[in-house]
Amino acid sequence: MSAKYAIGVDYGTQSGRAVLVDLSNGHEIADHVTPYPHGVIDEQLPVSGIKLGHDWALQHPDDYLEVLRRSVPAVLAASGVAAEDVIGLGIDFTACTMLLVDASGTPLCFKDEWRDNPHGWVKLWKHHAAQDEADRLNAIAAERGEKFLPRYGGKISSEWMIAKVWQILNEAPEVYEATDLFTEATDWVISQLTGAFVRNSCTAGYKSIWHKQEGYPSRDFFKALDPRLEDLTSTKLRGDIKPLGTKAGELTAEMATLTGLVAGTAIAVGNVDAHAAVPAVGVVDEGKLVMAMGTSICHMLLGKEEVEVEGMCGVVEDGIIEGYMGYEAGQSAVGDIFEWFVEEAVPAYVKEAAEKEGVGVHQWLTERAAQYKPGETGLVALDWWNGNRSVLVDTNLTGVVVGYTLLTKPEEMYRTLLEATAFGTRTIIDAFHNNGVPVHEVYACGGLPQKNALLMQIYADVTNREIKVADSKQTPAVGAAMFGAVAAGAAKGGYDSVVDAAKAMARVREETFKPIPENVAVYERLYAEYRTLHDYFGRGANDVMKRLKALKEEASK
Ligand SMILES: Nc1ncnc2c1ncn2[C@@H]1O[C@H](COP(=O)(O)OP(=O)(O)O)[C@@H](O)[C@H]1O
Ligand SMILES: O=C(CO)[C@H](O)[C@H](O)COP(=O)(O)O
Repeated sequence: MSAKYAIGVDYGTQSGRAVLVDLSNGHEIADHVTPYPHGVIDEQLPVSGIKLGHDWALQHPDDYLEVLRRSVPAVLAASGVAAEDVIGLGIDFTACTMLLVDASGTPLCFKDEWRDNPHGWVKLWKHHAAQDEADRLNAIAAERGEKFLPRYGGKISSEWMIAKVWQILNEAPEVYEATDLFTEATDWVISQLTGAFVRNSCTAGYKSIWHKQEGYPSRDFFKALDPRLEDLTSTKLRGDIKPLGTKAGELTAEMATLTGLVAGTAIAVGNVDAHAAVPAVGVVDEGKLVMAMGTSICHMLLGKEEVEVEGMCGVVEDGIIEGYMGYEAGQSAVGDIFEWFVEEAVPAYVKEAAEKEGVGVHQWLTERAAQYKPGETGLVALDWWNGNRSVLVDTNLTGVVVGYTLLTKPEEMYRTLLEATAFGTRTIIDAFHNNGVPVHEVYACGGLPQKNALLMQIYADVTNREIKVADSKQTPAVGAAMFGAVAAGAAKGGYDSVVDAAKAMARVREETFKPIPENVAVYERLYAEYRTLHDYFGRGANDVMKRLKALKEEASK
């Protein structure tokens, strides 16, 4: 049999990337990035210019097809691999990134009738405007003693499907009515590739409160939320739910023409970005925490038992790897905070100096921030620029920096933000480790470990743990390709399970980031300060962040 390949497509927050992978060893033969033409839509709708409210974040479904149109042919061409030898394709996506379709599978925002209604568009994972609905959902679920709540760390997030659906029903009942299916974007893209709609068990489990044995919450629960939602799961959330590692279908002739692949190529069921990354770093058993580090961080961990951990995003049976409980927690902004700083808060002299030196602003700041010792900035920050996903699960929390003086430099502020995100990760690792889901090893993948070595050293020092880094430019995409290979199966040159695929294809770098004892000691003290601020602002002692947010909303009416 000639060498066989698979393609993985990773749909991130700002761009989609395809990678063509050799199935014998996991080598990335070619990769290509397509920035989303419409990016993240968080201020106004395209064309009409209709203004969006606070905490809105939308996307354009055609951007996802653009990734297939551009990046898939590009990796085929760059690799020189024959389309016949690409035996499978898998995708991974941000989630819950929610798309509404009519009975023909057409996104509502593609239609003239709904184009000017913000609720007709894709709600990106970081759309946080359904917080009122999430709060009500959590209160009702707690009151009714719903069994599912502890599986989601005690709170369902406003980032997820049910809160987003309910927001649409409340604010645009006509859009709710016109929707035939609420889908995860990952499932919609798969339906475009195969011509048939199936849901995947991963997003259903983590983002739509679906359980392998129990299914969705009861009709009574949905009725208690809102009588109009009573039938939601059998109507607008209907659809077969297939486990990760199964085949969704085969590439249609039309999509074969568009992508350059062969009609009939095996297509895996959709997956989530962070979840796909886990086997791609070779993690297929317990005790190994994987951080998918980019715009946000997702922390992924496998366990044998179902344990309750405060503020985790969820525990789902087979949610990452078959046979294990998959645990997820996360930070809603990490790279996004650094980007905010670079875009919105850096003085002109820094931008000019970076340009003069021919380096990016991130690099300029990092080189200077690296010259400081832990503690030397005199600053500490809370990493809540986009709310707190774990362990507080509160999107209404905001950022804090303590310790500014007239002498504070931009690179000190940048370093403080890097450290703040490391403290957020430490809080999550400790929550798992101290509550029955032990963490023995830490792995990192995603864009950030490749972009910023100082950041990785700070994470090793703050967590006092050695960090292994994926030897891959596009780890989630490699994971998606593994699932594509499993969809094709061993008989066609792929694999029969993702564990087999990981054994042959996963790679981590030899060099690791090791904690430096003197840094660890200082960070222990700084982390204590972080925890004091964390609990003071985050656990109700002082709700100033929420009062400010309410004032801001009032003032901008
Ligand atoms: N040198 C750098 N140091 C730290 N963060 C960086 C650097 N360069 C870019 N970033 C951040 O990386 C993030 C993008 O991460 P990436 O993993 O590529 O994308 P995604 O989250 O879409 O998968 C952006 O938020 C950006 O601010
Ligand atoms: O919640 C998620 C996964 O469960 C999102 O997909 C994630 O936080 C966004 O990912 P990225 O930072 O890679 O764009």
